[in-house]
Amino acid sequence: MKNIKICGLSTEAAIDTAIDAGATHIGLVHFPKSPRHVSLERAAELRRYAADRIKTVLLLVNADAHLTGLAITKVKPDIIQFHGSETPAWLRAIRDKTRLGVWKAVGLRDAGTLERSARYHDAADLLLFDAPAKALPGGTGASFDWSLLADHQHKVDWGLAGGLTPDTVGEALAATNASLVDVSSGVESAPGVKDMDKIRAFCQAVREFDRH
Ligand SMILES: O=C(O)c1ccccc1NCC(=O)[C@H](O)[C@H](O)COP(=O)(O)O
Repeated sequence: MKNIKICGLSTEAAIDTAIDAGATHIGLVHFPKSPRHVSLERAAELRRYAADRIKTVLLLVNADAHLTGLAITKVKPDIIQFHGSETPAWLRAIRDKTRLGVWKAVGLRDAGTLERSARYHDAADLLLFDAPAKALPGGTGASFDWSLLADHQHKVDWGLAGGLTPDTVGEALAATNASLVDVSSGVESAPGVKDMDKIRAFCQAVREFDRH
């Protein structure tokens, strides 16, 4: 079964919907420039609310050591997703210190970017291939050329993000065979406002793919 991460949640209702629909991960974004930003206090509340019903992924972008430590201590996520230009050494240090799952987002521009992502192989538990950064590093609703991933020999777990919607996720899975799909703006009615019907439709489309 494919894993499904619904990212950028900010309400208890959206968490319940994601869980009921069969998502495996929720993402909480702590990045003030994002329309999906939640404070660390709110992220901690949401994480407690989700508890062990689903895996909670906390997203940070180029946070310094103080903020990263504070975020981990307050929110206590299952996984931390780095979505900026964090180095492999930084990821290794976090993993060694915290024993949390560590994910690294990689904006996939071309085959060269994919080759260079190999530097994270012994530093991240999962690479999340996303569209290249625009005004924001993630959550842009933009997709990229999935054929880049099609025949790649992956050496680490990986997931697919970037402009996925309930209508396109089946095609994306068929093209890439990703083991995890991640969505944010494709299940929203406006930036930062999750649409419960779209969350259900996205999860249903993935489960339909699983069945065939
Ligand atoms: O979602 C955001 O606003 C965001 C802001 C800054 C860094 C990362 C962010 N999101 C990361 C995610 O994992 C998104 O789900 C991923 O980029 C896909 O987004 P979308 O194309 O909107 O589905």
